[in-house]
Amino acid sequence: MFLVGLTGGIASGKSSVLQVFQQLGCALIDVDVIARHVVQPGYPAHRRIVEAFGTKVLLENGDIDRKVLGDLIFKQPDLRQLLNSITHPEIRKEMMKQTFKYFLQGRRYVILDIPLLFETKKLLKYLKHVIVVYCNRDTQLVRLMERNGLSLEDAEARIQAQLPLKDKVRMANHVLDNSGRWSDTRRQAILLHMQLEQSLEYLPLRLGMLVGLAGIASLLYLLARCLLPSP
Ligand SMILES: CC(C)(COP(=O)(O)OP(=O)(O)OC[C@H]1O[C@@H](n2cnc3c(N)ncnc32)[C@H](O)[C@@H]1O)[C@@H](O)C(=O)NCCC(=O)NCCS
Ligand SMILES: Nc1ncnc2c1ncn2[C@@H]1O[C@H](COP(=O)(O)OP(=O)(O)OP(=O)(O)O)[C@@H](O)[C@H]1O
Repeated sequence: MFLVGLTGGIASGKSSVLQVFQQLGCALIDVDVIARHVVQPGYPAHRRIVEAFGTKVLLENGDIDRKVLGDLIFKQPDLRQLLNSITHPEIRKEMMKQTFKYFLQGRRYVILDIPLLFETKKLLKYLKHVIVVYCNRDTQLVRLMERNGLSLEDAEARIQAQLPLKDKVRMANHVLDNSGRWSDTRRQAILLHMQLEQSLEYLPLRLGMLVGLAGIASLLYLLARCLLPSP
């Protein structure tokens, strides 16, 4: 199995592209979904967020008020850093669990949607390919304001909280340009899937595992022959 990172900028179209890969039957890990999961009441990250930010970031039912927390962290880099230090280790643990599950299922490749892949850099070394979903800045701004109902100032603060999308494009192996019509982006994603499907990069790990298992089985056989009395 090999791992493919999917990243981009806020509202550049990562989730929309991920849906295409899902329809094509790919194995997927969505870090935004995991990030929502690990901050639910009862989870360690939830307790630590309340300790760090106070009860003002809670809704009446005890859930995290994402609007309030977002307004805080997207405007204040030190608070963003604090939130990241609480949530990112929990997110990585869950990502590893899900990746292992797909490995056991014998998947050829897994796509991990990691919005802050280049900002944190921690997972880059495990990825064979990195896809960046790009769209030009004006389009990104309009889509973000429309989707989240944000003012121009708030939308710009969210974009500023990440590395410039143009820099991410330079670090990518594959770029999907989502500045135009959705049908164009969809076509690009399907072509890329075909390319990844045909890749034989999953073979070294699978062969390594087979050789390892054969080695363990031979050892056990030899041990059994030495330890058990012969008939
Ligand atoms: C700040 C929170 C509460 C805002 O929630 P909200 O529902 O408004 O946004 P959502 O979670 O859907 O994220 C939307 C996008 O915001 C961007 N984003 C989220 N967190 C961050 C961050 N810490 N720094 C920069 N960009 C971020 C990403 O592009 C993400 O795809 C939430 O994003 C959060 O808990 N963030 C910390 C966890 C994290 O780092 N998530 C990003 C994945 S690594
Ligand atoms: N080609 C397109 N044409 C028009 N609208 C689009 C296109 N691609 C995405 N959108 C819209 O833009 C918005 C952002 O897309 P999407 O949610 O996929 O981005 P994202 O990168 O996953 O965002 P986030 O970083 O916040 O998780 C959504 O409302 C989506 O419907």
